[in-house]
Amino acid sequence: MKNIILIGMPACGKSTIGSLLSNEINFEFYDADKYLEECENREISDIFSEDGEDYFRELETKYLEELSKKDGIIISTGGGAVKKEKNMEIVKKNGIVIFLNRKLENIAKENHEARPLLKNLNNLKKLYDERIKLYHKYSDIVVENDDNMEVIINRIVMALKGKI
Ligand SMILES: Nc1ncnc2c1ncn2[C@@H]1O[C@H](COP(=O)(O)OP(=O)(O)OP(=O)(O)O)[C@@H](O)[C@H]1O
Ligand SMILES: O=C(O)C1=C[C@@H](O)[C@@H](O)[C@H](O)C1
Ligand SMILES: [Mg+2]
Repeated sequence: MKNIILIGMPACGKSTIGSLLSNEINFEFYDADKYLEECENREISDIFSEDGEDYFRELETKYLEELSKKDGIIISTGGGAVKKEKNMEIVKKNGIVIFLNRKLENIAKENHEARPLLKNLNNLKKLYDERIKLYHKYSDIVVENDDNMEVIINRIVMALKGKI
């Protein structure tokens, strides 16, 4: 069984959709950000402020590698996982990558208190411009997240038919 990897901007819906998809197709769900926080027993925002982004990125790669040893799971990645080619090589070895594309105006409406890189909302557009090419480059499937959750899960299930 292959893994299903969700990539996309912060607040594009990876964790929410990953969890709902897990109920639908009976694949175990791992949120890579939560997994990292549990393994390190620290919050990502503390890791960023105390040790910096580079150190966080090292941990992110370490735990993506660990999770990718499993199979038949859904992984929602951190929004910046596409920044390192190595992360994508790791997850793509036994995974199908789905880019959840959500409009910036909808992303901007969410509460971003727990997202260190979005403390300043001006950063959102900048992050999007930096990353949009990467999300497309590494995705096997693009799913527009522009409807209610039931519709989105159905879109994903249809897109995955015959691929896992
Ligand atoms: N199609 C949608 N309709 C309504 N709300 C949505 C939709 N997609 C996402 N959301 C909401 O957006 C918020 C952010 O979603 P979520 O936390 O799943 O994003 P994420 O991609 O995991 O973010 P992060 O990269 O920060 O972990 C949640 O409150 C979620 O319910
Ligand atoms: O967009 C990003 O670079 C990040 C997104 C979050 O999911 C976390 O992985 C972390 O806050 C970094
Ligand atoms: Mg999330």
